[in-house]
Amino acid sequence: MNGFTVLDDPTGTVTARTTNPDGAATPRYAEFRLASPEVALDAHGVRERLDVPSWDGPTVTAAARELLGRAASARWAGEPAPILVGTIPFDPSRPAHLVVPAHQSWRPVAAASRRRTGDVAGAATHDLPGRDDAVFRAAVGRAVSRIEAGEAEKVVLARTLDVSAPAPLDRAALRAAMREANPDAYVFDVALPGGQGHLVGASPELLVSVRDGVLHSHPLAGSAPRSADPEEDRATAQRLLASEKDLREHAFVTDAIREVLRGFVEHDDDLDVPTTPELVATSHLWHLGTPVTARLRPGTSVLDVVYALHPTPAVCGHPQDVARELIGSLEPFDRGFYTGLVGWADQAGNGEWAIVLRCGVVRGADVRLFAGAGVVAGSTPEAEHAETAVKLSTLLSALGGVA
Ligand SMILES: C=C(O[C@@H]1C=C(C(=O)O)C=C[C@H]1O)C(=O)O
Repeated sequence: MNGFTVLDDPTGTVTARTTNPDGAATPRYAEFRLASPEVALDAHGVRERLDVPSWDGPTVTAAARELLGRAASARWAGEPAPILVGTIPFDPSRPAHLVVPAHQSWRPVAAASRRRTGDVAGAATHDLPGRDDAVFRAAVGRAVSRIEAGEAEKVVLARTLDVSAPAPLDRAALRAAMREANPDAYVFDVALPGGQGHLVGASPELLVSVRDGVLHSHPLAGSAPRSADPEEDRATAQRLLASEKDLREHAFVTDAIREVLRGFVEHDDDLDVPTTPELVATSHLWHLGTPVTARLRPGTSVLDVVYALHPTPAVCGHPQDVARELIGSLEPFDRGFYTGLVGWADQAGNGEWAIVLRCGVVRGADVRLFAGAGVVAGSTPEAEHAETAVKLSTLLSALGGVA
């Protein structure tokens, strides 16, 4: 972290710089970049904006279909089929920021950067970031008590870190640094409505992609820090794969996804949710991940599935209503778009939506970073604090390279 200042105790007093309840009604421009491991989408300008009286799945999906249909019939010969791009907040009942952009372009992600994630960037980061977050530790402690009292089984709690660079950040360099460290990530850089800055990050988690009726999802839950020592790194990974606590934490997510997706397939064998997770590596962490596939019932759009699944227990908890209430009362900030979604959808029902993780909101030289961790019976404030520190390091390392 060359020259970065960690700003003092941002908890408690600072709220929601990432969400402006009426901001979504007035975007004057759009700037949207999302690069999956294979393809990069750049979009800008606003041709149409999605606005609905109520942000529920059926209303949003119907409005999107109508909007894309209108945009498609108004397009000039030779123009690409219109798409909808944007971000959906953690709380899906709040306004999403979804537009049909004036311009869009796709390009393949360079093969050179398509190597699999292998490099470990986590080694030097275990003592980072500097700030000890006592509010977060206390929140984890309270969540564990509520779980032990039988009120909930899992709740994902998050914290923020505010840092300031000596000069405004070069976001193009930041995107390149994030891509370099995490070739398997969904790298995003999206202008937020109301001039609230840019949501920037490198997410390892695919909520859902749909192509020609075939759905993929890659939920992650259960984490351990990587190590620069290859032997220790492998041992950590094997411990994670055998950890009863992490497997339990993971199963809440796959159970919820299986339950929701059952409603979108014709036959049970159109849905495949493996019963044991695999190891997934990022630059800084090992995760437990499950590759889910489904053949959707004809006529299902990616947005139907997005609004039915989100937020999964990977970022919220179980049961969902109790977890949401606990998050609301224990987190001293507004998540806004963090743990929300970033993605695109087209008229044919295709699209791809990643979960907004390992990210921050950049405003000039200032960045508010976010990271969270799943709390279940057996969690400790110390371990969850350490896990969120490593998660924060994903973006901090990239920032350190460009500031
Ligand atoms: C909440 C975050 O990550 C989520 C929580 C995880 C966990 O608790 O093990 C793992 C991956 C993500 O689903 C985050 O990165 O901020």
